[in-house]
Amino acid sequence: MMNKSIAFLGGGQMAEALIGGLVASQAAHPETICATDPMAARRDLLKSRFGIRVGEKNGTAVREADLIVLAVKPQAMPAVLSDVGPALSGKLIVSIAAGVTVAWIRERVAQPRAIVRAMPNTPALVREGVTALAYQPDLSADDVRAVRSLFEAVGSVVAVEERLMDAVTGLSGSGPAYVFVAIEALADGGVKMGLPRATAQLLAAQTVLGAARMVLERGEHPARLKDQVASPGGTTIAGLHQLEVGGMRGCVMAAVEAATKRSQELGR
Ligand SMILES: NC(=O)C1=CN([C@@H]2O[C@H](COP(=O)(O)OP(=O)(O)OC[C@H]3O[C@@H](n4cnc5c(N)ncnc54)[C@H](OP(=O)(O)O)[C@@H]3O)[C@@H](O)[C@H]2O)C=CC1
Ligand SMILES: O=C(O)[C@@H]1CCC=N1
Repeated sequence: MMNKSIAFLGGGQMAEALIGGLVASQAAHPETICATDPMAARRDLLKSRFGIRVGEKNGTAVREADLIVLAVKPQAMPAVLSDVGPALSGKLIVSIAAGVTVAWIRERVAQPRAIVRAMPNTPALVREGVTALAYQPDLSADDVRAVRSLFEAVGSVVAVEERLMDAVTGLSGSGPAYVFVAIEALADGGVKMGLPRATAQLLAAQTVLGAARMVLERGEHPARLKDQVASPGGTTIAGLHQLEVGGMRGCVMAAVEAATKRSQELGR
């Protein structure tokens, strides 16, 4: 159980995924979590779904919490920090905003205890997220523990240098959306070939989940696992040929590159 109270400034999609995963994991008691949002509908949803405390005023939420998660869009960060910058003095700050650097935040906050940049992803909601953390070497052991336990409660955690955070954003931050498109496309293919939609969607999603678990649990190169599926002269190699004709690998690599560049732009 986490021993810090947490305030999420911004109660949108990513805050909801993190809060949902945290509450489901029982790593934090709902009463130790607070979220702010300008929209009453968002506040009501978060309160009724997860039993957390909600509010409209960032300043009040910051004063009552030890660990502050900046979970607004990058474009809203200047307004939020000019509002609560002084109140953040002495607090442990975690920013999940794409592109926004620690140096940029530090310029706008009076004497924070520490600023950690994090890039989680929405599968945190089902505790299958992955979060990259960039923190300074002088972060205290207690604060490292607090930040890691927040994100470990909702999935895996990797530490990276801050200069790599935009690439992380382009891959795993945005990545669930690419995979959702892939699942939808697999299901569409099944429907085109006559499968009922629900059956096609189950087959598609479980296939992605199973393949991902094989990569993670067996630690084998994906190319080797792919070769094991493709029988000589069989069905799979016929399908793989079509993916190569369509430029799937180049397309996926270009998606990660485009999203990384967009993250870099958001930080300027
Ligand atoms: N979605 C994702 O998969 C991921 C998102 N992120 C990052 O998380 C952050 C939030 O993204 P996401 O959840 O998708 O965005 P959302 O727009 O869903 O959530 C942001 C929320 O913050 C609210 N908000 C705006 N201004 C303020 C304010 N001054 N004080 C408090 N709340 C405010 C918004 O309200 P309103 O809409 O009324 O303006 C909105 O509900 C971004 O910085 C993004 O880069 C990181 C990893 C993954
Ligand atoms: O699309 C975005 O900008 C955010 C950051 C990573 C995922 N969603």
